[in-house]
Amino acid sequence: MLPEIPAFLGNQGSAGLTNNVKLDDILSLAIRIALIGLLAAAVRQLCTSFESSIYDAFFPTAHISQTDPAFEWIQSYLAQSPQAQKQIKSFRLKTADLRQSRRDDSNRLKEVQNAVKSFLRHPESTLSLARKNATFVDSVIGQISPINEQSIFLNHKGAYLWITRKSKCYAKVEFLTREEHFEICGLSFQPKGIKQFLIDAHGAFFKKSHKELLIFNLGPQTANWIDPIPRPTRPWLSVILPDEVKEPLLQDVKDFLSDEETEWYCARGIPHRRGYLLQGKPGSGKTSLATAIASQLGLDIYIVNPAAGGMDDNKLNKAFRNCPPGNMILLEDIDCVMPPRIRRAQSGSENGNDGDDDENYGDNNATNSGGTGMVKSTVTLSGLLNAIDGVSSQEDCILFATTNHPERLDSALSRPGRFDVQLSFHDATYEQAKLLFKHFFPYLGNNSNLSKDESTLSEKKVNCVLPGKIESDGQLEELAEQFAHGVFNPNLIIKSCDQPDVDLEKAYQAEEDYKTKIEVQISMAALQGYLLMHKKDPNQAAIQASAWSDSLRMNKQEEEKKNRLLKKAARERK
Ligand SMILES: Nc1ncnc2c1ncn2[C@@H]1O[C@H](COP(=O)(O)OP(=O)(O)OP(=O)(O)O)[C@@H](O)[C@H]1O
Repeated sequence: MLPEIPAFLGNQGSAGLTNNVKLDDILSLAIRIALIGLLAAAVRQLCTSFESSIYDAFFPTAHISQTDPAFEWIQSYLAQSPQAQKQIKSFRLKTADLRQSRRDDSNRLKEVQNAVKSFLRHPESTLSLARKNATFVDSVIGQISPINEQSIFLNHKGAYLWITRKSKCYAKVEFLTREEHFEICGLSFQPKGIKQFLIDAHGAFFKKSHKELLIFNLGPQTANWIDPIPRPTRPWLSVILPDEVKEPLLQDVKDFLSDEETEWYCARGIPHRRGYLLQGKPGSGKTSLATAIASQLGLDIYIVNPAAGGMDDNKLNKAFRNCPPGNMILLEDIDCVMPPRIRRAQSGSENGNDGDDDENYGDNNATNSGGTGMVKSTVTLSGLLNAIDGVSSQEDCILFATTNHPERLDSALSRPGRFDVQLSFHDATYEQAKLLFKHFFPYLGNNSNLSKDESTLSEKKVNCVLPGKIESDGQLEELAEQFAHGVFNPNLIIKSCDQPDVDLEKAYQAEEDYKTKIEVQISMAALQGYLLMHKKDPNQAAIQASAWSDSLRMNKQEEEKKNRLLKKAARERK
């Protein structure tokens, strides 16, 4: 016998059945809808990928992000390309070289204007100095590049390319970021044309004549190497230092960068790095020597300023890592990265707090962020050491660092493998003063010491400022002696064309004394400044040297006296 259906179910039995039927219908309908949806999505996906593979097959495309160095090459290529410039109606202007655009030297501007015009007409020719990446807009010098979403059509060596600058927004942590990129689309089955375009854009960006030196700086946000600034090379002979300092240094750099040396390091598994530390008085030629070495060996200079606003350990590391091999990294004023504890201890500060955390001194330290709205540098000593010789840091580059305060440097920097070569620079010597004078006023009858380029340069210089003033080697020697004596011994007057005879015996004795014991401290930069004031008149430069040196000495004495009084007053107040 079947059990009885409970009463409370009895009435609902048929209704429950109907509900179940309805539920089944709904379920099957939902499944069918879902299946149709999936099918539609799959078909759509198939169509999209079919479309994109057809598109890719006929129009290969490259995307170059703003954060990649290639973005700069393309921008600069478009600024130089007459084809592109014709198509750009609305544009972005980047005045890359404001220094030039502020010049109100109309002749020079005309020269630049003609050079750019002729370059646009004959792109195969090299552009004159410093205008390589520029487009000329009347008296403003800068780069003209397309705005967003504008397509530029180029026929590059037979390949048809569309280059479009685009931008997209995306969320990054708590704020929205806009990132730009170039889209380069070609009309062909292979991306060969696009690759060739990129190779040529790269070549044009780094192209320089043998008289140019390219100086790269870091982009503040991305820490990419941007905006190479072409500068005239620094002639080797224009840096006046003892030959026993200059020549071995040049040879050392040359040897280090040679293929044999690179292979030697590689074969032994030793990182191929070499650091040079140039230390000493301001204006003594540290930067000039580094520039002259780069000029002599055709290296580009990559300038790193660890104290710049926005700089941190990661960016510093990236900058070092991304420096192309075979070039020079120049770290100016390396002492500003030293922790405050060391700096205070070295400068004898009485309030030094030895409890400072050396790793977190960036906030107290960085100086260059004012006004830029960027956060201060947070580069630490360990970050710097890591960038110099960490596992991932650069190889095959030479590192030059300069400092006016070697005493502030941490001893970790002198560890072998970091700065293997250290050179000290001093104030000008008697011999250097003479040589600088001769460099300023060369006697052109005998320029056997000058290389061809340098002699042409000196010839031009002299012809425009000094027509026929120096008449013989003897006269030059005499004036140079008089100048050096004037600088280092204002009371001694030797025989010169404009001076009456003096007691020569006394003069020669004093000369010997002064060659060995020079008390005046004058930098080469100061001597250069003085000679520039008399660049048209070597006689006056020689004659007035002693008065000038005297006034320098008196000013210095005054200053020292003032400082002593101030210190005394401060002590008395305490
Ligand atoms: N030994 C030198 N020979 C020729 N010129 C020099 C020499 N030293 C300095 N000068 C001139 O003085 C100026 C400053 O030189 P430079 O910048 O090389 O000095 P520095 O030692 O790097 O100074 P700082 O430490 O202040 O950066 C330059 O214009 C340079 O031409």
